Amino acid sequence: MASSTALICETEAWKDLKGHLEEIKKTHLRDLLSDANRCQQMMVEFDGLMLDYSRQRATVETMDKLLSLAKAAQLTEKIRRMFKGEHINTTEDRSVLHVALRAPKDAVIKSNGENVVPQVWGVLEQIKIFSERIRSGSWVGATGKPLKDVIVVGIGGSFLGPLFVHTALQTDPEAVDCAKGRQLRFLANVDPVDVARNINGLNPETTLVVVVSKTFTTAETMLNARTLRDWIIKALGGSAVPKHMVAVSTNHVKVEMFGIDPRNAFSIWSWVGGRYSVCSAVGVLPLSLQYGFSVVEKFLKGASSIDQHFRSTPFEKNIPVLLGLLSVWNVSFLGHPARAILPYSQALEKFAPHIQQVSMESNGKGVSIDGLPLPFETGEIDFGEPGTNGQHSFYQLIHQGRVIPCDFIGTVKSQQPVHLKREEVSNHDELMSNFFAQPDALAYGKTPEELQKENVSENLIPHKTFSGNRPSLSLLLPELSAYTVGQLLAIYEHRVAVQGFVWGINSFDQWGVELGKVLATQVRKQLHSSRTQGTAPEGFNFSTTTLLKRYLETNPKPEI
Ligand SMILES: O=P(O)(O)OC[C@H]1O[C@H](O)[C@H](O)[C@@H](O)[C@@H]1O
Repeated sequence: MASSTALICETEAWKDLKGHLEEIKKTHLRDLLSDANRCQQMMVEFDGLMLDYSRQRATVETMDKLLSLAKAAQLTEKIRRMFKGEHINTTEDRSVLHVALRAPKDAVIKSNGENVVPQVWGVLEQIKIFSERIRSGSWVGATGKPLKDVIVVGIGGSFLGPLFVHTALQTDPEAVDCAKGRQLRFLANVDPVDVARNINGLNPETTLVVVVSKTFTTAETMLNARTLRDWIIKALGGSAVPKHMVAVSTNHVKVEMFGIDPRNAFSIWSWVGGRYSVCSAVGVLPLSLQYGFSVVEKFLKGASSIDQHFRSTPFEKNIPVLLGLLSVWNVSFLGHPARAILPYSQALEKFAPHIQQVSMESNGKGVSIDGLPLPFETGEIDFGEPGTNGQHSFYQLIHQGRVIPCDFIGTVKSQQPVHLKREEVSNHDELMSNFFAQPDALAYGKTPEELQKENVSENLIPHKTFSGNRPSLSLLLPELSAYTVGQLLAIYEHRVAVQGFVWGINSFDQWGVELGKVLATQVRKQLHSSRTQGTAPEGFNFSTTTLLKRYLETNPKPEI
């Protein structure tokens, strides 16, 4: 329902920035970077992290105007309302309290008048006890063997975050030590290929299946869960299911109906959005099974540290706020629709896919929180790959084609230092040389005059010219550990929220994913009736009917 609340683009602060844009367009990063005073003001340190945003196409004046925009958007008030548990997800009438998932035990965070922190810690305790039983071998499977392998079945927010954190910890020396002899796999896609890959080489006797679904209704997850249940029953009999399957969900009734012992159901709550759920049992249970609860606790502490910083630091030094405002600047004023997330860390290879969901499912909206059509676009296209791999793939476009603001993420120390004596630099130094060089290559570019001085032939000068003036920011972490992974996660979660708060949208619903699900249900019904009754596809347009006919004609009825 529309209300009379003004859209952010109607405020003086927004209009002022539009005017200021003309000034910024006249500048080049080459010149902006020569002002050490400006650059110094664009560096922020907190709890071991260092953010350098001096390569953004912004001046100190731009930052002042963005802070005025934050004021016009009532950002302080919106952040306060989130932490207070108010129902800021208005279309679903819910609080948004992922910050409660990593709050200290004595914190008080209320949803609907009730302090949720004791519930959170109750489930954390349950996970601690359960994961220790599994890891120590005191909990055994149906044939008396310890369960050393875990398959997590889940999709979207019940998959991407835990996979990102698992991938980041897999090579962390402390975590590696704790994971000896154990395997953690993720089954997300309903594609039978993903099922086959997941069970390949695993023995049901030593496997625990964790079904993760907030709703316990997601079609892909439930089908994959049934498939793995059959896999267990076929090998070990029906009575093995409660010993080999547990669940994470809000819906304990459905969990029990599925055949999972309700005592082995780990709760999440309606106030945790799927894509913000990695700090709930969704991530904490699988990660504790693999690495032990004490490692995962450090991850939660890292996230909590950023929550405190986000909640209490003045905006001019507040990392998620600055990042969010700069993203609004890049998208809505400079007109850059994409953002590249480029970790110079192979262990962060699943970070961009996770942030893709956090950001694109949150901020890809067409109306304001009050239901008014937006005359500007929100959200951005997030993508990324670890450096240096990406350099040999899509960086060409970023250097000489489209302008795509880049996030460079690096670590001072490597998880796995490799240094062969005969090499001049270690692998990590080599990696980080690129982390330091790329932002300057993007910012400065290379002029025709410089090329002439290098005696480049005239015909190649246009091809070898780099316009430069391409924005990026650098985030330097001391190391990649459970703690800093938690920090990184929370920084991006809050950055996305800041963007949504400023744009005036609801970043916490996802109605856009529903229509496709409804249409798939119609197709599913049609496939079923065609298979069982031989009916021809009907009720679809010419295109879909033709494709369905081809599929049915050439894909024989599967053996059940
Ligand atoms: O956890 P589940 O209820 O199974 O939901 C899994 C996912 O599916 C939905 O379609 C949403 O787009 C995601 O936000 C959600 O994380």
